[in-house]
Amino acid sequence: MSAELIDGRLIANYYREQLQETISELKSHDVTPGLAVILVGDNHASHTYVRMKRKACSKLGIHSELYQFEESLTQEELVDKIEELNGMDHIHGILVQLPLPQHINPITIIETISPSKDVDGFHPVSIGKMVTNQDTFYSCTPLGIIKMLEYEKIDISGKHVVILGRSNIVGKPAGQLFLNRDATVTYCHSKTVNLTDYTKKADILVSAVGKAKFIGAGDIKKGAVVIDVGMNRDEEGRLCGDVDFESAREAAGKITPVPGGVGPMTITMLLYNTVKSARWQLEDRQKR
Ligand SMILES: Nc1nc2c(c(=O)[nH]1)N[C@@H](CN(C=O)c1ccc(C(=O)N[C@@H](CCC(=O)O)C(=O)O)cc1)CN2
Ligand SMILES: [Mg+2]
Repeated sequence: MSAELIDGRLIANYYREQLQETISELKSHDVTPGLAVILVGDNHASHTYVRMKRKACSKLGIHSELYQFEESLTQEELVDKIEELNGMDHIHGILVQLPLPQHINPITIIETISPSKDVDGFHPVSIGKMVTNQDTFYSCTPLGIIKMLEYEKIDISGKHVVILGRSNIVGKPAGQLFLNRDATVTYCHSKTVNLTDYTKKADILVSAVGKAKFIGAGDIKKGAVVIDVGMNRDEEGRLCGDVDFESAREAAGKITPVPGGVGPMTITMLLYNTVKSARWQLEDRQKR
């Protein structure tokens, strides 16, 4: 058996084309969705991701502004900048690229962003709304995974979803979005004993542990859907996921590759949230 590929680039393009229509509609009301991107320090990968995000914005006609700072930026200076952006009507989304330098507390920074501009879906208000199943901004990677499965017409209700990893930006919100869609969710992490006992019971396995080629055919139930969120480097320095693709595809029914799987969906959902924010702002104005 060889798993069917879930092509993240193709699916991302499908959703980007849909967004194009909403953007045109917004522009007919003189609203151009606007995203402020904040980048602190010189993390090489962060620079790459920010470049990718801004390029994707520009292709769809979303306005983006880059605020780039030296590593030495103080937390107070960053808070001041975010407060200024909170007050700008043409900015619908504020994104602070993570990770931040050690001397800046990411929780303080995230809590400074207005919940109405929290297009990363990291603010406690957004998280609280997600947990209570209200419409809000959902974190981009988890939402991207759900949208991928919807595109592939993979049922979630009643399925056993096993999440590997409990980060605030991927593992925890991903489990919650699956639970909101009536999945039975198991979280596994670095302290889980007998991990394979759990992974082998997954109908849908989501790996976000950050360990190159950690999951192989022996960890996967025959025919399972395998979603690889990992962004790692192998021995030769090549980009690879948490899943040993060549091995896993012998057991899985459907599988996402790295690169070209979840990554492009993450960026698309950032665009989606920015457009959603602009639409909400317009609807608010029309109500007044
Ligand atoms: N503020 C945020 N910070 C971070 C987030 C986030 O969602 N918001 N997620 C990650 C990084 N990330 C986006 O920021 C991200 C990582 C990777 C990709 C991607 O498309 N990867 C490509 C391969 C890219 C390459 O060649 O290097 C792929 O998978 O095909 C998109 C977004 C941490 N920080
Ligand atoms: Mg820090």
